[in-house]
Amino acid sequence: MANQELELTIGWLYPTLMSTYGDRGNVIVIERRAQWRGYSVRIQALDQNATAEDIKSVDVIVGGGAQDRQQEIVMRDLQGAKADAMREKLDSGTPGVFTCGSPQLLGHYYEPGLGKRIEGLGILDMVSVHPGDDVKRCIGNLVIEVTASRLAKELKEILGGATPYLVGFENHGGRTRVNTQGGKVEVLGKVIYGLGNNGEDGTEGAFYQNAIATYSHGPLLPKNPFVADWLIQTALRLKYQQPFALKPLEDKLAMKARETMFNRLKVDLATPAVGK
Ligand SMILES: NC(=O)CC[C@H](N)C(=O)O
Repeated sequence: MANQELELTIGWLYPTLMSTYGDRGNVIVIERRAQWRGYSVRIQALDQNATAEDIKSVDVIVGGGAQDRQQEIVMRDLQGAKADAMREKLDSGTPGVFTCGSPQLLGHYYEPGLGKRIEGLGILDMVSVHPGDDVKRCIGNLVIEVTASRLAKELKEILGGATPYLVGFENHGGRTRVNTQGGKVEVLGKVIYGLGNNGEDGTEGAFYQNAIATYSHGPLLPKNPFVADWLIQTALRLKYQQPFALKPLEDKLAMKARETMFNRLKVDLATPAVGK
């Protein structure tokens, strides 16, 4: 089959309510990097007007950050058949990238700084609590090493053997605790610079089936384009039931930007994939 006959549908969770922190860039990067390889791309908004069938129709899901108030509105909408469809998608391995406010909603619950606990979908075995406005928000650049085992291995392959470090920018009040003892979910990685899940245990994000949960805005994918390629490759493999090796793209500028950030933060990395 020619590439144009292969279509990738990106499901974008609540584009208007969950785009406070510029995570729309993740949607654009997946779209462009798939189109540059000749694949057709469709973007499906998964918002108040969407149905459970719309959720089931997507191949890769992007969820951005939001403020506490918006998260509450989203969770009032994401109930019943729509919640079941999300659960089914992530349980069965649909890849996705969920940033900050959206992973908080995929966990068991999120307790905002003010107001009542928001019950989450319980897909990720984790809980998030905002300790209140007297406690400092976690804001700043973030560098992590991906440690989630299968993801780390597959990203490393895409990077030609280099260690998968992710660069991003965090901005959250909520502190997340991931329960890795349950065996369902891994942390995404270990913090090299910044605060990550809670500023205490050195962990960042979560990884479940093919869902990446992270506190990294930036947005994440323009700063770490190889993760977009992993999402595209995984989505196509699942949809068409055959392996996909994506044509490499010229990423010099993006890799140079990473190098600049590593240098600026003075982080000492073993084998950073930079400048290629
Ligand atoms: N950046 C965000 O998505 C913020 C999420 C959440 N409202 C928090 O402060 O923890």
